[in-house]
Amino acid sequence: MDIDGLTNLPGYLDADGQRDLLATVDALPWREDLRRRVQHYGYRYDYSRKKVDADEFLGPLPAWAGGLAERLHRDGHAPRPLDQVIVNEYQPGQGIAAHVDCVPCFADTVLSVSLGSACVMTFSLPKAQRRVDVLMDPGSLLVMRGPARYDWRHGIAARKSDRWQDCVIPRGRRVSLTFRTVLIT
Ligand SMILES: O=C(O)CCC(=O)C(=O)O
Ligand SMILES: [Fe+2]
Repeated sequence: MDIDGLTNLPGYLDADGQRDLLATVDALPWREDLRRRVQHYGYRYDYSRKKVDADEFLGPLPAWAGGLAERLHRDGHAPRPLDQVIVNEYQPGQGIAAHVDCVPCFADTVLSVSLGSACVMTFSLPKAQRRVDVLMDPGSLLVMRGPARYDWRHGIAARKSDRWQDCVIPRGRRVSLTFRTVLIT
């Protein structure tokens, strides 16, 4: 990977693990106030204030999220214990604008586990006019740390298919589980 601090690990979850997690999150309530549906665990993230504080504590991670958070930490993918999870749902045609995850809110390492459909995430480094596409396969783990987390922006284009190595990959519904460590100031 030619982005310092970015690791893409296909096959982090096996097919049974993917199916079980998707069924679990699908049985839980979604927040509907953004353009895409989300679920927050551990701490609520305030998108308009770009803030997380102690008042937003929702309780410890539920077992399904806590188990995966522990595995990510134990496997060495996250240097600190992970205590916040955002579940994102993308229907075909939905995306997420290019952004850097809130710097004062979250520690260095941000991780995303993909379920459902494959999708291309675009990393961009505006000051160097660089763009790099990364294919996120279902079951994969993407780890962003250091420059990949702080210098590069990441986003998902709002479109119904992706071009990847001269192929067109139609998008289905994708659900991502994103893990972070909250920095309470
Ligand atoms: O869907 C993803 O994999 C990433 C989502 C994301 O960038 C975020 O929640 O900050
Ligand atoms: Fe992000």
